[in-house]
Amino acid sequence: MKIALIAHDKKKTDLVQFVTAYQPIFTDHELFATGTTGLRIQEATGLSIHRFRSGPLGGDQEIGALIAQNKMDMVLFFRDPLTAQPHEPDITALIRLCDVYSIPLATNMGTAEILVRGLDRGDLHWRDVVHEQDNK
Ligand SMILES: O=C(CO)COP(=O)(O)O
Repeated sequence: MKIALIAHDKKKTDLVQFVTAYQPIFTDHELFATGTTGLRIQEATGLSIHRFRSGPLGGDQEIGALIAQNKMDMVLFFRDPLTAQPHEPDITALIRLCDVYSIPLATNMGTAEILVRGLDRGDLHWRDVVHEQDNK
């Protein structure tokens, strides 16, 4: 599965710890991230991650574009709800596209935990079906 990892600055350490804790699961998947988040995770885990631009410079929109092309299967976005972001419209757009395309989205660690455990036990196999239909 293709998984996008994104965290606002005050949540980056949380996401790094989360990915570290679930590294055996993440290793089996294709990882994408916004610029700074991806760098932090790469440095901490050594995982291979395709990094886009930093969020405020368009990274959220790049990930949104993949969602619109049905090329992203899950988004883990550790948002900071207590800090104003200069690119708030991009964030809203990304979340909206997850809803448009029914892409599983976690905006906090509690939900992310459930999604990643579900991923591990095969709850996302329906995404393979979607991809198969896409290829017809
Ligand atoms: O701002 C972000 C998401 O909206 C994250 O971007 P960075 O990973 O580059 O900090």
